[in-house]
Amino acid sequence: MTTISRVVAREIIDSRGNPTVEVDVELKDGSLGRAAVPSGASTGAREAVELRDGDPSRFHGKGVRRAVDAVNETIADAVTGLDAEDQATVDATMIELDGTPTKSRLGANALLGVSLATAKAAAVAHRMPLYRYVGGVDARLLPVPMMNIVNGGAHADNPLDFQEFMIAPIGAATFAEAVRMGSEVFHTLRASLLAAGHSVNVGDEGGFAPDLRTAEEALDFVVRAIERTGYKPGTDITLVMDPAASEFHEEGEYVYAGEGVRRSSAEHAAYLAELVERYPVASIEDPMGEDDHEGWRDLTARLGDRCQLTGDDVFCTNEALLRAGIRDGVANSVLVKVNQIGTLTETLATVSTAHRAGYTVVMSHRSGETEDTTIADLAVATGCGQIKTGSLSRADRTAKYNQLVRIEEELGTQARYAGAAALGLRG
Ligand SMILES: C=C(OP(=O)(O)O)C(=O)O
Ligand SMILES: [Mg+2]
Repeated sequence: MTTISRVVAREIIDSRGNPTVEVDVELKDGSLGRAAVPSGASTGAREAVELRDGDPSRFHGKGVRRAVDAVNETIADAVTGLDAEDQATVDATMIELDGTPTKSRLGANALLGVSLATAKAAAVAHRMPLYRYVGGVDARLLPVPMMNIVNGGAHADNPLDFQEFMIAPIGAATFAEAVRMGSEVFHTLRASLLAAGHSVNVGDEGGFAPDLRTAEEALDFVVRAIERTGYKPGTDITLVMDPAASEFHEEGEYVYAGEGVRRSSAEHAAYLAELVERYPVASIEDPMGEDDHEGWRDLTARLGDRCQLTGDDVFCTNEALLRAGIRDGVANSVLVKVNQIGTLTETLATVSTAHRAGYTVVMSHRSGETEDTTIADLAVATGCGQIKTGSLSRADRTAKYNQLVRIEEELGTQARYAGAAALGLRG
């Protein structure tokens, strides 16, 4: 019944207007699974390869016809006839067919589309929501949303060196309440920025991209917006940052171009520690560059008991890289982006490895997204308790929040909101 009978890929458009892959997987019983593939801008060097048609140095705006062809002409034949319920075999078949360590022949974008669409088709065949099919009977934990309300770095054209300033409503009673709290703060922040003469244009992930120069200026605006909305910073709503430090880690130094200063690895770490002292920052993602292992280890030893330190570029959702990090005392949390690794099976393996080691897990979007909401379901399926999926102002981001609102409603009295404990904080 759950035998794969048809696989079709097409080129669609993502939230930045760039081409991306969408895949339909159809089963013998007529069940249809459809998945669209996201795309990053501040990508980790060790991510699985996103296949683009043209010159890779100019890849945004380039087509994904080669990846679409890889699905339609190569992968489709290999997975047709397999059982969609046997996700591990479907994914292993594609990995073997590709035959490279980074999925560079067929493209991680090709593999991921098929992998996720397969799981979605199997869920439809079982008349189950995706979170239940993947997560089983215990899939009922709604994640704390990390909402990106100020954009900088590679996601905006303003001088802010850090890429993301987020709010996480840890004190909400439900996910729906968390979304409402976040949107209230978002609107207060908009009014405060306007009143201060700033632009309220938004960046790639829908957060405001004002002409601010330092992290302190951004954090001050966010803290004041939380207070003015009537919430307590640190208790009701905590702060989260993604400096995306690999982007400005150059030849051993952290080059803050917007602020106009350079910091050594130790100075950069001391600066982050100072921000954690001065502001209610409960989590920092990519505080250090992906190649600054010593810096990562030192910062984890220094701040790891007080602050969630989440590895994005440094782990690339790759189980082997994560294992090495766990061994070396790098980070205490991992960001999970399905397209960094390219299959659902490998994504779930990374989540399990993290959980077994006591690392927290944050399910994440990419800066280039579509209306696909798979990661919302995966956040519940894995019980990871945290999701970062942008601001409250773009349909590609709100689609995920709205899907989680629906899941919470569907779960009814079974639903639990992850709250402060998800970030390793006491509630
Ligand atoms: C979501 C992020 O951005 P991108 O998708 O550009 O890597 C990130 O760095 O966490
Ligand atoms: Mg990141």
